Amino acid sequence: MSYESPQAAAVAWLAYSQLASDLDQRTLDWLFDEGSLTRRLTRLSHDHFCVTPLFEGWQPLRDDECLALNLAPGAQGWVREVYLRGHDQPWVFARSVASREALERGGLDLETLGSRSLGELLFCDQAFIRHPIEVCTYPQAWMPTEVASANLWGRRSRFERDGLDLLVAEVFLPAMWQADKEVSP
Ligand SMILES: C=C(O[C@@H]1C=C(C(=O)O)C=C[C@H]1O)C(=O)O
Repeated sequence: MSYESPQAAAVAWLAYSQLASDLDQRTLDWLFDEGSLTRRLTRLSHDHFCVTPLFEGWQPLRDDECLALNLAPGAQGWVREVYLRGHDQPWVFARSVASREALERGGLDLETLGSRSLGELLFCDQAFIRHPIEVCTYPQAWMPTEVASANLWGRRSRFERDGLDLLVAEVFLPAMWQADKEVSP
């Protein structure tokens, strides 16, 4: 993947209560839906859904991620970036991260997940608690070049199980909005 320096962008993650109210209902509905995005996209695509990994590996996490996970700046973590695809088109770019220490302590093996959905794992395990969703217009510099575009809405939230924290961010791509409009104009 070619990106600009990952720290080069600044981002303001906003809770629902901090959001200016001019967002349309469709956007709000997707951004703040606390159910499984994997399942919602599977329905929207009539089962033509898949997860394709773009990058998986250990990396220093971004500053906004370290802040959200309460880690020292520059802490190492597992980074998983995927496309969630409907009808083979990238519908969502997702980036999930967790610190090395948390993964080792929490006994979660993300390295072998591959094209299985992390969402299924998180939503099948009742012990995971989802923390409140925050949203932003996701910095273009943090996206894969082929889908990078200004003003795309993204969201993130923390999933927690016995002190194991995973931060999942999802950016909704134009093809997803298009597909949703076709189903409910
Ligand atoms: C959190 C979920 O999991 C989804 C699946 C992901 C993956 O497999 O890497 C990443 C982010 C999510 O969009 C979900 O389905 O809601």
